[in-house]
Amino acid sequence: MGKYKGQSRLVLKPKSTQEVSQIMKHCWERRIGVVPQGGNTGLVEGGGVPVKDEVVLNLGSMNKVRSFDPVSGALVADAGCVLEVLSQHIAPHGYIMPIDLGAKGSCHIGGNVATNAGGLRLLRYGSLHGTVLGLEVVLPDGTIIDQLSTLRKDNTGYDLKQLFIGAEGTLGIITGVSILTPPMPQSTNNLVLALNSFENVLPIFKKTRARLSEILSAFEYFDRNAYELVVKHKLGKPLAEDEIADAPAFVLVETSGGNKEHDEAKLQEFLEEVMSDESLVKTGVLAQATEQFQQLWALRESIPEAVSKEGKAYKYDISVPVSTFESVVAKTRERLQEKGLYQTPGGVREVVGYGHIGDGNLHLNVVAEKYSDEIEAALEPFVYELVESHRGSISAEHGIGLMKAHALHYSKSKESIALMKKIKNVFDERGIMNPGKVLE
Ligand SMILES: O=C(O)CC[C@@H](O)C(=O)O
Ligand SMILES: [Zn+2]
Repeated sequence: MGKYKGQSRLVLKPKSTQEVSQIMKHCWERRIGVVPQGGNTGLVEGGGVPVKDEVVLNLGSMNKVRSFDPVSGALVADAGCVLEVLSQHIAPHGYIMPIDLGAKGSCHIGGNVATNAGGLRLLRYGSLHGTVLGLEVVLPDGTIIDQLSTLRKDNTGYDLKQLFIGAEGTLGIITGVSILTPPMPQSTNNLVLALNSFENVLPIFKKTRARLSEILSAFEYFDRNAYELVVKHKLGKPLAEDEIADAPAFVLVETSGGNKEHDEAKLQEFLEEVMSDESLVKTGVLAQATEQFQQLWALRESIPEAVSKEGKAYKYDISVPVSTFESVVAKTRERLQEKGLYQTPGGVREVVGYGHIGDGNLHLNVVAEKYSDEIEAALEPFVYELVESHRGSISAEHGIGLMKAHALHYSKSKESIALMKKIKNVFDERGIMNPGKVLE
């Protein structure tokens, strides 16, 4: 996003957990701040940026698969393994990673876990809080906590690993991950529906769940503006213009099942059913081959790239009731209009909404020519208050980082934040782990 410029004189690339431990011990004794980094693809604003000349600890050289059990699907890997490399490693055994996201080609599994990244498969396989079986972690004082269990069941008191999932490197450094991988589906299909109105998203979602429940693997949403940006920046092949006409909203449905013929027939039947109701759907495209499957996904997956090509983005990654998705986008646009900042010189170019509707996660992106205090003041705390009014979350899947630490209270109570600070203190009373992130 180009919002934060880090400063650090030293980047260390340890090759083993022992080396991480020695580095941490050294830094602990001298009270030197440390910022852990994975693949540097994080969307946690400023989460991996050293701001006070901290040492950068990059896990990229710890990239070995430690073990894989082809019966249980339990994978144990160094934190610096690239997500896609892990997928390739387990594919010949008939397994896939339970997490998938646009940055798969460079993000690290350790970073995924540290940020509790959500992504495109969460609807089907659940969050990392469920799929991570164990972790190996180095605490700020250099102590190694080996909890690299591959057990499905383990009720032996506090589940410590959960604290590190999504802690954004503020409690320690994840050096190893044990994760449960699901069997690879035999057949994967997708379709995109162009809807007549946003109000139709919910009935379609309901219908999708009812008709395709056992094979549904993703239900994604994007609005017209997001679609237009992808087409404008030539990142996706446009749908037939005459048919989609002025469709204001789109959904992408993906299925992953065990029987190709059965799944295709189910999807075809579903498409015919929703298309027969003209008040619901303008048009639908069912992917006929792998190339088209990828083209349809590109319409959704390329949105963040299209947004960054369009200008500087204010990104809000929020959880709100699905029924309010469109009104949140519309109210944000109205707010900018009122302030004379919408589509005016130097102002905001577009407000777009997209996201993982199946998980209740909306990505609200406000794209401007450049970052300005005026735009920021119009958006904050406005957006956060809007989220709070729906009892939503100001960070659904990206995290808090540096940028949203001050806004934590919109989603967490005073008492919860106080408890979080106590926990931080138990692990890191010297405050050397990723200082300033998550908690102010
Ligand atoms: O850049 C964003 O706001 C969202 C990125 C990512 O979480 C996505 O769902 O595409
Ligand atoms: Zn997302």
